[in-house]
Amino acid sequence: MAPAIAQNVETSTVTPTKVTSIKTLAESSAALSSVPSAYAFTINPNDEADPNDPEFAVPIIDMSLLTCGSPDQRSKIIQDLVKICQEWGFFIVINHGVPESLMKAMIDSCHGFFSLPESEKQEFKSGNDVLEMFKYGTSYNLALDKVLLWRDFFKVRTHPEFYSLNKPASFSEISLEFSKRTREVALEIIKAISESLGLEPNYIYDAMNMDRGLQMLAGNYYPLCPQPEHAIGIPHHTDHGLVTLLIQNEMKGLQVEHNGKWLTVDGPANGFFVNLADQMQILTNGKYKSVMHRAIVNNKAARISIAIPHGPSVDTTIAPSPELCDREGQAPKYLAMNYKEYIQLQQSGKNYMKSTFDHIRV
Ligand SMILES: O=C(O)CCC(=O)C(=O)O
Ligand SMILES: [Fe+2]
Repeated sequence: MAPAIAQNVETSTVTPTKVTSIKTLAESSAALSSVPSAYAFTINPNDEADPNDPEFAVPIIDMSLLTCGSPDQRSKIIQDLVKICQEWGFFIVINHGVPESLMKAMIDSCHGFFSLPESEKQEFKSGNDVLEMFKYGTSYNLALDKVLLWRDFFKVRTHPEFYSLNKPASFSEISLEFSKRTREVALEIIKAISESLGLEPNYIYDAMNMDRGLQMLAGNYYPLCPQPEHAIGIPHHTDHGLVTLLIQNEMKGLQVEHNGKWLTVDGPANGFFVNLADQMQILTNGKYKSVMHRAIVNNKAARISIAIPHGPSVDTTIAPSPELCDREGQAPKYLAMNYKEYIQLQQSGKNYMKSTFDHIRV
C-alpha cells in the first residue's frame, strides 16, 4: 500500500524547514489555517471502516478471567486469542489491574513534558539511535522524511534498565510505576499467547530472553490540525517487538487495518489497546499477525498517546519457532535476525512506510 501524497491541497505558505516541533508551529500565535506543504498527505475517506458494522467490532479480552478465572474461563480466553491473533493482531484488554488513576497520571505527565518550553525539551534531543536512553523529536526521521508528520514524540527505555526524563518533576516516579505495571500486563498476555499456540506458558518468555526484554515508553503529541484529512500523525506501519500496549487521552486517532479497511479504534477509557508486533509474526512463522496501524489527527483538540512496546532482549536472534514449524509441517518463512539490528533497520528510514519484513522474507 503506497501512501498518496497530496498534489492539489490548498496549503499554507509557512515553510517549516527548520521546524523542531509541530506543536510549536501549530500552536504559535499566528495559528495555522491550513497544512504547510511539507506536511501534505492525503487520506482516502473511502478506505475507512464503518464502526457500527459487526465485522469491525474490536475484540475485547477480559484479563481478570485469565488471571483469576476458573480453568474453563481461562481456556476459553486462550481459544479466543487464537482467532483474534490470526484475524486481527489487535485487541483491547480490560480488567488488567493497572489503576485508572495511574494511567491518567501517566498521560498528564506526558502532557506536562510536551508543555515544557521547546528549549527545555531540546535538552532531550540526543542522537538518532533508537536504543539511546531517551530521545525527543518531531516527525519520524527529519533527515529522511519526505512528508513531515503531524506529531512530536519522546521515547524512553524503561527495561531492562529503567531510564526516565527528569522533567516534569513527577515523571520519573509515575513512569517507573506505570512501566512496571504495564510490563506485568504484557507478560501475562505473552504467556496466554504462548498457550494459545499450544506451547508451554513460558515458551515465548524464555525463547525471547524476556527477563532482559526491551520495554520502551513512547509519548506522541498530535496538535490540533486545521485540515486533518490533509496531514498524518503516523503513516501506516507495524511495530517492532512482540506486543505494544497503548493508551490515549480522550481523543481518538489510532486506526488499525482490518479486512482491507481502516478502523478508528474506540473503546473503554481504562482499557489498553494491544498490537501484536513484528517479532511475534516472525516467531509464529506468520500464523499471528503484526497489525498494520496508523495515527490520524483531528481539528478538535490535541491528542496524546503513549505506546509501550515490549520485545525480546536486544541481543536475541529471532527466527520462526522450530517447534511450531515442525508441528505445522512448514518451512520457515523468515530469515533469522538479531533484534537490535532489526530495530536499527526499521528506524534507519530505509523502510519508511514499508514493512521491515520485506528484508527478511524467505
Ligand atoms: O498514536 C497512536 O495511536 C499510534 C502510535 C503508534 O503507532 C506508535 O507510536 O508506534
Ligand atoms: Fe505503532
